[in-house]
Amino acid sequence: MSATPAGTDAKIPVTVLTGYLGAGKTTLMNRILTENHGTRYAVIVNEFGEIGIDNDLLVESDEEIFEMNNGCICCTVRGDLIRTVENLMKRKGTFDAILVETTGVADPAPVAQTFFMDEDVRDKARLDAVVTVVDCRHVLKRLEDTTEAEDQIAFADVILLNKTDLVTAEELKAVEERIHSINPYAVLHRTERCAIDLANVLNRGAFDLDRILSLDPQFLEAHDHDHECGPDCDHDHHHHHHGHDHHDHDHGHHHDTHSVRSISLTAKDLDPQVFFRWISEVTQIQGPNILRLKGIMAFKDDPQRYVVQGVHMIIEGDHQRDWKAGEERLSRLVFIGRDLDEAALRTGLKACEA
Ligand SMILES: Nc1nc2c(ncn2[C@@H]2O[C@H](COP(=O)(O)OP(=O)(O)OP(=O)(O)O)[C@@H](O)[C@H]2O)c(=O)[nH]1
Repeated sequence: MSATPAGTDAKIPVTVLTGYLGAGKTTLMNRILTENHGTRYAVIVNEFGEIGIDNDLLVESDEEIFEMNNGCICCTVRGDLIRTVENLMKRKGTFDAILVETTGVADPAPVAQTFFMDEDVRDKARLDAVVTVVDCRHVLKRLEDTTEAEDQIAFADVILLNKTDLVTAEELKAVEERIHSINPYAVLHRTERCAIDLANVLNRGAFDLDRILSLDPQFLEAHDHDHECGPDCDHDHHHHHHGHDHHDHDHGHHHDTHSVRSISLTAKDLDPQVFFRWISEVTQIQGPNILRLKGIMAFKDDPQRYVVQGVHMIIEGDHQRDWKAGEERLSRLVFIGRDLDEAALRTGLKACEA
């Protein structure tokens, strides 16, 4: 992790578009390529299989489309993607942002990781957001029979609940609750044919936790939405105002093999050295289970907020901006993953306090 000055906005924003097979990724992509939003996109499409079809389904546009057909993005792309992005960068100035469409069955982690891992790429590009398109009609079934669908939701910063025309209001509500239980941090939008104001999707600065928190200020206080209740639990399951109802709560009760949960932690000013040592240890040991990690840290005697984000074992951080006058200096850290030891994480972060 390196501390560079705040304001790294010269970096090209990268939007990673995921979603299960047929969810509506190409539909969204076409909107992005045709609507008049003033941003020039370079598009990277990856497709599973030999012949690129998606490319043909995309409307004609001035954007450049790079297709990678050498296999599934989750196995091979890191090298490919790095090379593709590096080639693109040689033509910096001809586009303002990059859009990466992943295949329907891909685990988005390696794609996201590419933007943290490779130093050259990291210097020039920053992951803006992972956008996941969900097929409301089929998603609950896919969540039962695959882990990819769940990973894609867990990773998302923005989720389009697409194909709302194909479900009833009750079905839609059930989908929203399920998704919220997997990833309470993503911003959800209901769409039909991915019709949405693209400002909600592009250039989000997804790691601005503030934005998420501002939607729900009590969010981080609601720790108990993913805790384990004892058999004699008489907990008021309805006291949270934002959907921590039975469905969410149930999440902590059963241990199905692919259940993702989130843990949010807060702390006072931290000792940066102790924190960095701890967080790299945590990511080394629990990395495989950590799908996503994001945080805004307050370091002792540091006038600036320090933002960390990670995917599995890869983590990076940067100063973001000054703490504002009157703004509470609070360190906030969110983990999304499987089999995470909440008590240990909580104690661990606490021990980093200065
Ligand atoms: N009824 C309905 N159909 C939709 C909606 N959005 C997309 N579709 C249709 O769903 C099908 C799949 O959409 P795509 O945009 O190709 O989905 P994709 O995620 O790119 O699919 P893959 O590339 O196969 O993973 C197409 O026939 C779309 O026209 C929607 O909101 N409602």
